[in-house]
Amino acid sequence: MASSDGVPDSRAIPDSAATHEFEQAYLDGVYGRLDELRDHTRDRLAAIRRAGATGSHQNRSERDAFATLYEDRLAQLNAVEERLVFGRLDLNSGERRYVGRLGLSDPEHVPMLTDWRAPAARAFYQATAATPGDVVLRRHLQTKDRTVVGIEDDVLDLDAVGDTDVVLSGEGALLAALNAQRTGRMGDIVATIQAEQDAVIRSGLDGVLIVEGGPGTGKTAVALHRAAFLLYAHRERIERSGVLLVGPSRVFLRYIEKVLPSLGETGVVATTIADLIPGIEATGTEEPHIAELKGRAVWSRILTSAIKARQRVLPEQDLMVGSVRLRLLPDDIREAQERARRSRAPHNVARVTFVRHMLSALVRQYAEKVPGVGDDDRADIIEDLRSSRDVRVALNLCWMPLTATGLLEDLYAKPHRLAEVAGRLTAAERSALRRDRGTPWTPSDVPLLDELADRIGEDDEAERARARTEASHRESEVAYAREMLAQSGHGDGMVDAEMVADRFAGSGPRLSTAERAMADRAWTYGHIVVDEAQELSAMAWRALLRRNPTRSMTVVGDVSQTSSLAGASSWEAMLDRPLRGRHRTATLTVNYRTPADVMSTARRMMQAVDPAHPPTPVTSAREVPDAVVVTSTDSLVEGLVAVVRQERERADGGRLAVIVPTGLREEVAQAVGVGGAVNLTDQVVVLDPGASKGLEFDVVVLAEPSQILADAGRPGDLYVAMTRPTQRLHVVHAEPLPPGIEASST
Ligand SMILES: Nc1ncnc2c1ncn2[C@@H]1O[C@H](COP(=O)(O)OP(=O)(O)OP(=O)(O)O)[C@@H](O)[C@H]1O
Repeated sequence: MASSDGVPDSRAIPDSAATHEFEQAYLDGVYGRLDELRDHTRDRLAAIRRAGATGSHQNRSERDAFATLYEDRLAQLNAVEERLVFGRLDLNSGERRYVGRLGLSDPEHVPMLTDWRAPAARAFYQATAATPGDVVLRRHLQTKDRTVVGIEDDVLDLDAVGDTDVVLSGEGALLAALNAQRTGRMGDIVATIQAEQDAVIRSGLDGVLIVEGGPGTGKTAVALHRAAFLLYAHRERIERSGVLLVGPSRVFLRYIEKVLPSLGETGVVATTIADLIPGIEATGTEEPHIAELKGRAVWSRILTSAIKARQRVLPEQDLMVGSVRLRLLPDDIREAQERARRSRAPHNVARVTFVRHMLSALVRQYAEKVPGVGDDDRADIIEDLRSSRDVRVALNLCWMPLTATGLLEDLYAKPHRLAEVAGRLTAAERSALRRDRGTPWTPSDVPLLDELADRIGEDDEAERARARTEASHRESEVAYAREMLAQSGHGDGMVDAEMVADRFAGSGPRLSTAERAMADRAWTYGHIVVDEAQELSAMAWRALLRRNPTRSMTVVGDVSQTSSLAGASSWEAMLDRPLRGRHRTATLTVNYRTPADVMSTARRMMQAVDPAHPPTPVTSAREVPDAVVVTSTDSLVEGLVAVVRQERERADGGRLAVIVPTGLREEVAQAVGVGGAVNLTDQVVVLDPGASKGLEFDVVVLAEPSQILADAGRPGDLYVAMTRPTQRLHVVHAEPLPPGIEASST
């Protein structure tokens, strides 16, 4: 029978020395094989390096290609050192399968270890006592530095297990992982993925999958493992286009940066919305209500109108071309604009069509006016037209060449320009947007700039021609690489022709897919993973959807945690329109992070503050005694300093976050003696609520919750801050507490 949280019931039997010995011997064998493969890879690398920079250019680039590949392979083999093997499955058929961080076979190709992502490993995560499939025993192996330190079994079919020296226990590996002290860096969960999480991780590549779940239900962990799984299971489909991971802040991206490499994947591009456009630094800040304003979907129309406003029909007028007087005719302009628009190309690209048609019309006039001009003179006349100042000015005024940054700066700086195109905003809203040219961009400007860049486009004919040549060149490189792999015996599955071709270079090392994608604003990805997706504005969604025409996305979040005013209050409201209802939803229900008392206090607060929007339901996996402490103080900062000192001692090296109302961050950081920059591996960090999103700590000291509530337009910030600890939440307050928190005071 499965328990309510989906963890299968199991029966512990005493550990035995023989079992340990057996598993240790197996582990030694697998590590032995890992060492062999590393040696083998190192030898090949050394041989290539010994060959040095001699030989033809082609020989050298081949060697470079292989050297990089062996370096990558070595890095991958080194990354799996810790907890290489973590599971074993015994099947009805008598087959025994070990599950680990990568697949390994012995020199005779007999499988030794099954990659956790392979279909054959699925039962390790999915089998339950109620639906065991053909599994009779699932064994969790806990290891440290190549030594077995714990064994626990889930016996899924008690009748089928003989009277052996099996060690049985319950959720030990999971609880050990959850109770362990935090390090300031997220770790992988391959060894203890739970069934409902596994179903999400292995869900198909196509379509948009929304994964919702309350705090600590493993949404981030699942999203990252899913990225690794998809790259493994659909490598041929998504490797060339890459995977984009979008997170809420740079601090958060640093918090999770080790997870994918530890799963053997280094090619995922991670970014925030603010960093989406290469070359744009969105360092500015602004009031939340202005960010909300800029996030509205209506900007799509406003920006279209702003571009269209730069496509004008001038009144009839004279144009001097040398000594020849021509007439600029509104009908000609209208027709040329019509043709340019019909091309459906972005503004700057369509401008080429507009100019061509205008020049043709002017050439016709010229020929009519100047006797004796024939077809042969056309090129010369065009040259004259192009060098006429009158013509240049008129054509620019009719179809202005634009840049995204120039146009948006102009809209913000010139109220009449904005008023012309943004009738959908009120006068008060428009004046709130007013700011001078040269003011730093803010994160909410980035989706607007992106939309503009997309609609304005570049006159990139030359660039596209270059790309076409490169693509055909690359095809021949791939074909050559394939042949070379076949002949050299390097085709052992570690590398493929595309990878080798990536490393071939006419000049210097080629960029990886991730590097190329990162540098290219218009790159489209094979899959996009969005974490804390509830924070994204309608305009930010548009920027992401443009990058993913195939609509293959994993969207994880919790609408109860929304803090941005531009974010989602429901997935339907946010995504039904852009996705036209085409998405599927999965729900995670167990909170692995937050102790039960902390979770219920946070939920009470949410229910009391915003009864109309009850928080997403969750069940906590753990009870921790004295998990909520409330300290009242007369002086907030002094009170905080004393509590931090006390909690620091108690935490015994664990990680502690002091989460404070935004306006107090600097003062508190100084008072508790931590620096300005946030370094998550420090024992103590001071954060504002927004920055704590997605993170977790052993202990959270939460300052003045009523202020946090008052600062934000939504209770999501306070809810997020309260649900960050794995061990204890210590609330310190001078003002009255928000409803729901008081009740839990000790
Ligand atoms: N199956 C699991 N095994 C071990 N640890 C797990 C498992 N699932 C989740 N965790 C741990 O629980 C914690 C919370 O996970 P995670 O941060 O992914 O949750 P979340 O749903 O994204 O949280 P939030 O929405 O509150 O930011 C992490 O430390 C994660 O490693």
